[in-house]
Amino acid sequence: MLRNQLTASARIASRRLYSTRATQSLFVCARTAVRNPAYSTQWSLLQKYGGVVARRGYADVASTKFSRAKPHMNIGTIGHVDHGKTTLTAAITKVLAEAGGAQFTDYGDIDKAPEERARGITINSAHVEYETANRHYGHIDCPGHADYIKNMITGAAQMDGAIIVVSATDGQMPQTREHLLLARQVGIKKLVVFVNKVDMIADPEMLELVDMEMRDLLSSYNFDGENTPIIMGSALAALEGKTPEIGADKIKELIAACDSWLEMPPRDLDKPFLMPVEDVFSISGRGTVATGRVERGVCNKGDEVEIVGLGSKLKTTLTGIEMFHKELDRGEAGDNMGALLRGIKREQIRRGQVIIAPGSMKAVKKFQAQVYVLTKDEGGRYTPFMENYRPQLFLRTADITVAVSFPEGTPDASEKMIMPGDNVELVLSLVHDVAADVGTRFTLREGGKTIGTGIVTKVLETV
Ligand SMILES: Nc1nc2c(ncn2[C@@H]2O[C@H](COP(=O)(O)OP(=O)(O)OP(=O)(O)O)[C@@H](O)[C@H]2O)c(=O)[nH]1
Ligand SMILES: [Mg+2]
Repeated sequence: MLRNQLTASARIASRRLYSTRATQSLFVCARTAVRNPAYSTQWSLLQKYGGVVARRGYADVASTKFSRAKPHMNIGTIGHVDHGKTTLTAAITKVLAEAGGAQFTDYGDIDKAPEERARGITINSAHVEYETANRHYGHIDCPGHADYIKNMITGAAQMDGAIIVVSATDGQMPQTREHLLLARQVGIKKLVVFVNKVDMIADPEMLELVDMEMRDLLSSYNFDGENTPIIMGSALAALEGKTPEIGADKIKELIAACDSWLEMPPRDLDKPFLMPVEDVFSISGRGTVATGRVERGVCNKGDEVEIVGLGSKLKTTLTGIEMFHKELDRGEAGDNMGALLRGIKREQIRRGQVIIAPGSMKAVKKFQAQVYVLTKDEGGRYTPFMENYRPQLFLRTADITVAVSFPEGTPDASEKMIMPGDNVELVLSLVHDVAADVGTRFTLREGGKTIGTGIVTKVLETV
């Protein structure tokens, strides 16, 4: 029982750390919590269960109350180093604070955000929150390029949409492109562009050029380059309260563009039902019960469901739903429930499989993924690895041996080395199949330590 509870809390923490409304109120006060270690708790269990290795639990010491009245969305600033992401973040809070929708967070407070180092991936990013007329936003700004890479792949910076900041003085730069690619890989569908530092540009043609270049670039990464809003202004002017026509006014335009262009993701409850199987029991006189935490969707007593993964694909009926020893008619995302399954024998179902709405997900044997390889300081490997390296894949409750290779067409694949700290695209071939889809996150482990974390970008082989 205790183990079950621990598993449950670890999983809740790993999957929902930043993504649910319940935890929003917690992360708002990240900075306060981190500065005062008494408020910090270790999520060491996460490591054990192969979730994202996030390290901070934020006690509820928020000064601003999280409001549930408006739909919540997670966004963030991305873009090349020094293009003004942090200045823009501060400017947004300043302009919205004047409208009563935020607490002004100064540049220094954002940039000095959480910096702790220990085992596991350090989630080094600042979270601020603000409200517009229609929405409540959680906003993530990372202090450096490496932090964006890690946080986007691990899901610590889970963004539903993003503001890509590009300096008018430089135009697009390597990290502009890298962040765009990554945004695409982690499933961000829409972006808003902020062309910053226009106070330094005298020639309007220069701005036109940046506009054209950004639209092309967006299209080349499969975003809607033609219709994406591009706002040109100066974050610094807005922050310093100067020249409103390129400062505060442009920030208001940017916020309005976020409100109208970025789309709310479907709520977990609206997605097809999925419950990873954590444990299985046989209850005499009743049948087989699988327990787990519902990841998404809703199930009702009497629903048809499918058990998928580890060589099985079984159809059955949910004849009972139980929570805390009470019978229920309905289970939903976030619930820790037991599912009573008609005609399923104890040995037909096991940990690592999922119970899903029929046909909503396939079992895969091979997929392509974006992987961040942990450095030794983050608890990862000390040495590089090559093709055919065989770590354990932890995906939801499944634990499967995989073989690593490079995507087809990679030059000199057999000699290529992957160093700790690298962000790479890999092909993973699984010994057993597992239910997964584009966007599913996982970790790679070896001998009890997490060596990498990733996200599925392309399914290559299903069963
Ligand atoms: N002239 C001018 N300078 C700006 C503007 N916005 C930001 N800056 C300056 O550009 C520099 C970099 O700004 P940051 O906001 O730290 O950039 P960043 O993208 O967060 O940088 P990293 O986090 O290091 O990647 C700072 O010196 C800012 O003052 C602007 O609109 N105009
Ligand atoms: Mg910054």
